Amino acid sequence: MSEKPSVRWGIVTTGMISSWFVEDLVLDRPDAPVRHIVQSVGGRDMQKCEEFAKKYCPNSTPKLYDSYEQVYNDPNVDVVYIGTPHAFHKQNMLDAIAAGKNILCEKAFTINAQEAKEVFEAAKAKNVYVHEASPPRRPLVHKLRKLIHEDKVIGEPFRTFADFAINVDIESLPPTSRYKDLSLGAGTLLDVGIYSLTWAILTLDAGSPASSEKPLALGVQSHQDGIETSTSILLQYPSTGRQGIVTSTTRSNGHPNIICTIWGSNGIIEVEGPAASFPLSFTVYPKVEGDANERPLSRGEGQKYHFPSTGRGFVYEADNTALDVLAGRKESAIMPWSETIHVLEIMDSIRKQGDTFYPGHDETL
Ligand SMILES: NC(=O)C1=CN([C@@H]2O[C@H](COP(=O)(O)OP(=O)(O)OC[C@H]3O[C@@H](n4cnc5c(N)ncnc54)[C@H](OP(=O)(O)O)[C@@H]3O)[C@@H](O)[C@H]2O)C=CC1
Ligand SMILES: O=C1OC[C@@H](O)[C@H](O)[C@H]1O
Repeated sequence: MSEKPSVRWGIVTTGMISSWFVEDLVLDRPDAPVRHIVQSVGGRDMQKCEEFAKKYCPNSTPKLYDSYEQVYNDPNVDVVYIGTPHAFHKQNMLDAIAAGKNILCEKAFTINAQEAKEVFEAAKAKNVYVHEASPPRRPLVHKLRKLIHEDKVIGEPFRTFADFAINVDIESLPPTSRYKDLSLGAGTLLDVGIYSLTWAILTLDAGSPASSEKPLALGVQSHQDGIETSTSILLQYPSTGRQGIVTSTTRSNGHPNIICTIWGSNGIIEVEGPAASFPLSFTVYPKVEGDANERPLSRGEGQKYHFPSTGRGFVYEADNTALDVLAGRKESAIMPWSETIHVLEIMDSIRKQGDTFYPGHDETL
């Protein structure tokens, strides 16, 4: 039996998302297309790195560094995974690119589209791979999009509601929390609204991500102590008239199981899961005919499609990145550079309307 190709990861930060990502990376998956090796872990504090390695990759012995730069410069690292707060992504990526490293960077890729363009220009000049981790873009999404856009199982889709609402007690958090500190990129749109927006794009725009259409985007945002804590967006696609209602908040948890609902001329689809970042199934319901004034309307029998997650689902972006890098590709087909810019441009426009600015980043917005 031939040995699987392997990819060696350098993990930047010992924070929460890095721990989730690494736990998935080291899962024992006989069917995985590649062997993922946690080659090194870098953080600001060596003790945290030691604890991280012991807890999340107990069966391997990554090299531990008390700076991110040492990960970028480790000659045995093939891909750097970046899990810092949003405001640092641009500089972290520029540093990794300067060292010639391929990158998988957490969402939101950068604070604004201009920063993303600078990163992609640098990546192009150094001929390295860069991919924004966009967790919902997993096998469930590929099937959902086929059913909506190719098989037309709900007829002509005409609107999507998508919400990501989490309860964060911002007042009780320390001022250094990434949910509270503007200089770290705090705000719901970049953190969780990006998922709601992604669900709307995926379900309304058949051309996405290869040739996404720019929607009209109207937005309002509300703030608490200078931090944006609720965003509501209306989207309209000029070529089809399709509409999206896209919301996010840190003021309360949202629906316990419904991530988004897509209405079509011939039916409805509900995407289900505990969070917009964690879809697990969807159900296709036929259109219920009947008198508009007749209540209650019955739902009709739905057909459910299950997509049990492997780990927390980060294996998909890890595998895709590894396969892309091994094949010498510089962009991901699932999340091409143009799509990262497209999503950020919509968010830039909403933040301008909603008066959310990040000093040190948004001066040219
Ligand atoms: N894909 C997904 O499902 C999720 C993605 N995310 C994304 O991951 C990124 C990080 O989020 P999360 O892991 O929750 O954040 P955490 O606060 O848990 O971790 C961020 C890490 O960044 C490092 N860091 C460097 N400078 C600072 C600083 N000034 N203040 C705080 N931390 C700093 C720290 O690591 P160290 O001390 O080791 O240097 C810290 O642990 C964000 O982009 C977020 O949007 C978050 C949750 C889920
Ligand atoms: O990406 C995310 O998903 C889960 C949320 O709790 C978190 O704030 C966000 O960064």
